Amino acid sequence: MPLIALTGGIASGKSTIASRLAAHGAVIVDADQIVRDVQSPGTPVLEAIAGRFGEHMIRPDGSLDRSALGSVVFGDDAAVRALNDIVHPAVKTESHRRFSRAFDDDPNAVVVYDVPLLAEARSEDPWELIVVAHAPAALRRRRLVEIRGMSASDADARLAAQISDDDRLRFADVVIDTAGDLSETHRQVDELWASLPARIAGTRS
Ligand SMILES: CC(C)(COP(=O)(O)OP(=O)(O)OC[C@H]1O[C@@H](n2cnc3c(N)ncnc32)[C@H](O)[C@@H]1O)[C@@H](O)C(=O)NCCC(=O)NCCS
Ligand SMILES: Nc1ncnc2c1ncn2[C@@H]1O[C@H](COP(=O)(O)OP(=O)(O)OP(=O)(O)O)[C@@H](O)[C@H]1O
Repeated sequence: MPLIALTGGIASGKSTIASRLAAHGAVIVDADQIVRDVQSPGTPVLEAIAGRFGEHMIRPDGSLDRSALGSVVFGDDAAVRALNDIVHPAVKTESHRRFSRAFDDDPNAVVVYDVPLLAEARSEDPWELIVVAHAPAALRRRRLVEIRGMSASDADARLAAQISDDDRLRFADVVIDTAGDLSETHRQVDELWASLPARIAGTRS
């Protein structure tokens, strides 16, 4: 029952890697989805966000205005910390619930937690393997602007809110280099999958 963390900076290719691992049979637990779930209309987390950042963070339909909150917090360290204090405990609890459910369903499951902020928030969890998706920040910035249509200043603010590539890489047991083309990323993921039984045995011996 290996529990593997998959992390990387924004637009580093985490989702691409997660999809490939899922095709091999891994169960993916997606931290961004959990964030959205714990922030859904009517939740205590959403109420706390409105309490701290203002009622205008909630749209008329009761959902979180993500771009409004993003423009307030990204670029303001104290605001990011305040948001983290509200959101991260709920995300941690819910992620553990989803890991347990996956292992209850299949004790031999390979569970992969796709978690952008591993180094910032979850480095202490008992991961058997930490996989880091890595492409230089300048390339990721280009992907945000050219593929996702983000403005350069929004891309810069999101990149700046995350720890540096060097600091993130320090946590890595395995690095997937995502600066090449997609087939090159897939090849590395396939190799990782094939090597998992030996790697997991290694961490347990
Ligand atoms: C502020 C919010 C509403 C902005 O949403 P938006 O859709 O505009 O951006 P998105 O979630 O795609 O994040 C953009 C990039 O910023 C990074 N990021 C998001 N939150 C944080 C944070 N608290 N600290 C540092 N980086 C962050 C993400 O990893 C991503 O790479 C949202 O990011 C949020 O609720 N963040 C707090 C929860 C969190 O920590 N999420 C990260 C995943 S665990
Ligand atoms: N070699 C590569 N490996 C992975 N992604 C690549 C590669 N080359 C180009 N890309 C593109 O870069 C983008 C990476 O996006 P992806 O959603 O996989 O990253 P992410 O780390 O999950 O992003 P986010 O942090 O925003 O959730 C995609 O548009 C993908 O097609």
